Amino acid sequence: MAVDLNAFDDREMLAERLAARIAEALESAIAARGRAQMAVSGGGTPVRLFETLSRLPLDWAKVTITLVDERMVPPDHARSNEKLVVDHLLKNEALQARFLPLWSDMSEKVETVAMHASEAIVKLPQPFDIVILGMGTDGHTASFFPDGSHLETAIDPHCEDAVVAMMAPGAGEPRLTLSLPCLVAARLLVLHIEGSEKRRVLEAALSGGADSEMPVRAVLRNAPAPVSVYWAP
Ligand SMILES: O=C1O[C@H](COP(=O)(O)O)[C@@H](O)[C@H](O)[C@H]1O
Repeated sequence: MAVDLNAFDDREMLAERLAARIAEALESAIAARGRAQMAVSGGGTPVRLFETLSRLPLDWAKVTITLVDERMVPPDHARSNEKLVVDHLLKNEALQARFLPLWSDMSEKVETVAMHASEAIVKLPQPFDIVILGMGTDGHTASFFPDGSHLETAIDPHCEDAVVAMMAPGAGEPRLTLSLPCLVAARLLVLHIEGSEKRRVLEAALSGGADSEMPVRAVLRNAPAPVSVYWAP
């Protein structure tokens, strides 16, 4: 397990540099294939990055954005990752981007919603041009949670479903998560983390151990190239 560590003095600088790298990757994808696909994380960390990225001039109408994971809550709920993207990324220059949600109100059963989301995700050109992951202090990434109900399936490198349902003690609501093969196939795979505690968690993950204990290891182990880590204190 190796990573390509990009460390910054502060979070503002990180947001500027990572947004510029993402913009460059989106532009290359559009130039090469006419469009670009990006999957982003939720939680609190991406807010500054999204705000910065939303102001960059790009051909956003050719960009499709989806989520690496979602909580089973409607899009107006404070914990919705979709709401985070709508409030902080799909505005300014990026207003024209297309957004593909994972959550839908077609069922209250998370497994049924996951199956529906999977069908939509596989219709996108694969692999994703860009995947931006976050990480929790329990070593989860996307919604690969320790003790997750379908963790083994979601982190199986041969998982055939693009989206998997997940319930876990530390997750709050039931979750929807992109599966490992979808994430690690990305042309640009970034792990965006902030703060000294998350840096220690990353070091612990890199020092070896079971994927089930710190599921971020499944990504670090199975990515075909060292994952680009963006970190600031
Ligand atoms: O629940 C989640 O947590 C992780 C980390 O979130 P943060 O608030 O510590 O930045 C996030 O990457 C994931 O997308 C989200 O659903």
